[in-house]
Amino acid sequence: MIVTRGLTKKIGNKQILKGIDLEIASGEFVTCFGPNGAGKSTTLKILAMLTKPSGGQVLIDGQDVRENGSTLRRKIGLISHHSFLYENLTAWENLEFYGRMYEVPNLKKRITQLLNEVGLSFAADDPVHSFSRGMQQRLSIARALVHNPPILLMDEPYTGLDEIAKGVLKQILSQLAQSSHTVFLITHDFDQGLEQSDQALILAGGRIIYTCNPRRLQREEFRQRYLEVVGGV
Ligand SMILES: Nc1ncnc2c1ncn2[C@@H]1O[C@H](COP(=O)(O)OP(=O)(O)OP(=O)(O)O)[C@@H](O)[C@H]1O
Repeated sequence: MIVTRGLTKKIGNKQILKGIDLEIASGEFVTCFGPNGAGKSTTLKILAMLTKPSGGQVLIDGQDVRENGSTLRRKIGLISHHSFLYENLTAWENLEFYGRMYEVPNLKKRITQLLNEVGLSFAADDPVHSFSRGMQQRLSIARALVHNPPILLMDEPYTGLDEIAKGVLKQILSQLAQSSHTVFLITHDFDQGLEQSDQALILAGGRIIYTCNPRRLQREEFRQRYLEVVGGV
């Protein structure tokens, strides 16, 4: 579903990504770990088509992102550090805006269901600028899911969420994983990241330096491997 070959990114004189080869099958849940500044968010921004690669190839659902950006964007739901919410619109209006953009059928029903799922029904008619950070993050999750995209790209989605909301997101992710959505998750949290994933990557210094199937590895073993490989970069 997601393939990168020799993906590079240079900003100014700095070589951020140094040749990323990634293969994520349809329905696979992949978690990406790595130290600060490793290039994780840059990789995700390229997959989300928010920034262009300097070299290499990115295929989503078999199509090159350089040629099919507008079609491919519809297949992606993105949760990142940027909320992509309109501050002066209410929660409902934000979801309505994105839902209309993606021509979501039965939109009213979908918005009601999503606001309910993320626990924001009570604030449906409140403007986003009055929301706490965690409420904005809850709404960002609903926004990313409004068009039921087959691919979810998430950059530290648990940030700012309270314990209840973390549980809600975990539940949503496990439903998505079971309903054959493809997920690429960036996190620093081993417990959250390893629990649901089929493949775990460690990215450091602009390269993937380790991959494993976390189901075959104990949490503590992974932590040890992380310290070994990241310490060596
Ligand atoms: N717009 C930019 N201009 C210059 N340098 C940038 C830009 N965006 C990212 N970088 C640099 O690229 C490197 C990788 O950044 P990136 O945000 O991808 O790291 P990350 O692995 O997501 O880190 P973190 O875990 O801290 O979020 C960093 O050294 C960063 O300073």
